[in-house]
Amino acid sequence: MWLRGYPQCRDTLLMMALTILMVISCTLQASTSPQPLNQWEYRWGDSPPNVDGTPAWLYSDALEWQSTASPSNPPGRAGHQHLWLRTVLPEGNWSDPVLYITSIDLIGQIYLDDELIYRHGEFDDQGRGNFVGWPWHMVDLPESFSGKPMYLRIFSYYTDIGLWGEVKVMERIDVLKQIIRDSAQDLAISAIVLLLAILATIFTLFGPERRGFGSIALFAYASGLMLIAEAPARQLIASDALMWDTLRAGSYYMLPVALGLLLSHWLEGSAKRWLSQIWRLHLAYVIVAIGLVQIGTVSLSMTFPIFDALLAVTLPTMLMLALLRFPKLSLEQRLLVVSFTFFASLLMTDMLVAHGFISWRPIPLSYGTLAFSIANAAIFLWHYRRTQQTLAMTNETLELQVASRTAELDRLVDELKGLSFEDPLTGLHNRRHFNTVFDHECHRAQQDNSHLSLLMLDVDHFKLINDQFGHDAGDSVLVEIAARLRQHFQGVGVVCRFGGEEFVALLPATTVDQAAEYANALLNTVSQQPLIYHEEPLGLITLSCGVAAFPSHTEEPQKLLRLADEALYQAKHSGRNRCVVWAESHHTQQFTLAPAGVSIGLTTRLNRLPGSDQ
Ligand SMILES: Nc1nc2c(ncn2[C@@H]2O[C@H](COP(=O)(O)OP(=O)(O)OP(=O)(O)O)[C@@H](O)[C@H]2O)c(=O)[nH]1
Repeated sequence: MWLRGYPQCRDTLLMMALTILMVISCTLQASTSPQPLNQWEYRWGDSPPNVDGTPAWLYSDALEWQSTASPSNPPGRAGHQHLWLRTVLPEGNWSDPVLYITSIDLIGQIYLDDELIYRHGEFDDQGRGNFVGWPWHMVDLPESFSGKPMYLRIFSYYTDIGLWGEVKVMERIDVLKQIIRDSAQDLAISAIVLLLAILATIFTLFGPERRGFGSIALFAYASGLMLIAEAPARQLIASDALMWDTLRAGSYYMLPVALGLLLSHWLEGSAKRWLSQIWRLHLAYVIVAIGLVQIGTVSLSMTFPIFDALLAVTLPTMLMLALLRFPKLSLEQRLLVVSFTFFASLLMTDMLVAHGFISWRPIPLSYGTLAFSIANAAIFLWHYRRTQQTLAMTNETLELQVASRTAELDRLVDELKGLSFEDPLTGLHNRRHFNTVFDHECHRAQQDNSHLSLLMLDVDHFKLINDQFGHDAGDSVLVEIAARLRQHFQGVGVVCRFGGEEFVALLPATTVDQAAEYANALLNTVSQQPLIYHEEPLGLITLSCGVAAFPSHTEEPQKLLRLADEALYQAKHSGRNRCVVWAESHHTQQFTLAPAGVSIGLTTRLNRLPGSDQ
């Protein structure tokens, strides 16, 4: 039951976390108690100048002045780009009083009595001027300002006109404190977010999930720079408000690009396609808007309402696309959507405040960017860790597979090696192996000056066995003879099948007499044990053997093969079934006694033998 309810429980927890985040951020952002100027009169249009150049409306008690509680966007604008505001400054015991204004839309002049005490932007002869940014304002107030009327002349082609945010008389030191307090949070958060951006950049450059980390980096850079560019303390760093607002616009406009990229990375199907279109649209807007501002075609201020109108459509669309897929998402994707919902709702509220749909209040956008950046970084690190673990496991499996394949290959190589040195019929070593061993033993005998004997054995009249009993019977004889040879010379020397019905036995540390003894014993055994093939006796099988030894017969052990062969020839020639030890006389006899064909055949065979000097 508990498990069945688990997904709902998880969703509830996520929603609770979202709510707590919002409550905490709103509490932390609570503004200081203001001393606002909230009794205003306004009048649309611009004042004509007096003869002395001062605006005529400074002294006007005309009925056109109407009351309002807020100096922002008074009713009845009807296309007006000029507005006059007036109020009476409050009484109080001030030590260093200033007038603090959050923002002026767009340019303005402030008069106290008939004296111009502050200007923001430049008015031309028609009372118009260019946008110069949205800084906060701290207007020095002269002594004995209390109770005096204050006038504001405003020009704005922007959607808003008048004073925006807070307008209050306060001590200069309190303004500075408020600036620092309001900025500290944004600057601290932007520092964290920019740090995340740097980390995400490193992952983008060097790790997998490049696109995901790249999108986080983009979002974090954009939101971090935006927070710095809109922190009130920016004016303490550099006074060029227009420069700050350009940076703010650029980074603000990049937010939906990064958001779209991030969400499209996680979401699938049509949602992904829509999100891709949205971020591309916003990217195009950033390029066009900032480009036109830079070449002076468009006022930066006018790019904000167009962007906000666009965002008012795309942001809820993105939110809707993400929320519609919510039930199908994995836990990490849900976390992303929840943090996005939190951030998007703050962003939308901020837009509503900026355009006067909701009365002015500070919106903790920085907490939204922080929550979203951290959630994303956590998700990607989590994902990254899992990918690394999977990779490590895959590597381990691959390594195991490679090791097992290598072992298998080694085994096959050994098998092949064995096969290439082994005679498949008898299982004895073959001639290739004999050549190696023979070279080695010759070298050793010469070096140690030790004995080395070579026996060359041949089955007598083997052709007859083949002819009489068949090839298979002949094979079985070879197998049987090989077994007896192996057994007979076990521990004494190496036995190899030299070819056909011929065998060799190489006996290290064996004198010629010992070798002859071994040979005779073998020949006796073989000749006394008749062989049977498929219960049929094969008759008497005998061997002939030639023996040669180092150093008894030659000082060059490599010649042993030739000498043993000559002795074997003698054994065959003198009646077979015997062992002949080489003697000098055999060499001459061989060529005297042998018929030409045999001699030529022997010579031809010996040409292939190691140690042959022919
Ligand atoms: N069954 C069988 N026969 C083989 C094999 N290798 C060689 N032979 C036969 O061995 C016979 C050798 O014949 P020869 O060289 O005339 O020698 P031989 O009949 O033993 O006569 P001598 O050596 O003079 O006693 C040939 O008929 C070959 O075909 C083998 O692996 N199996």
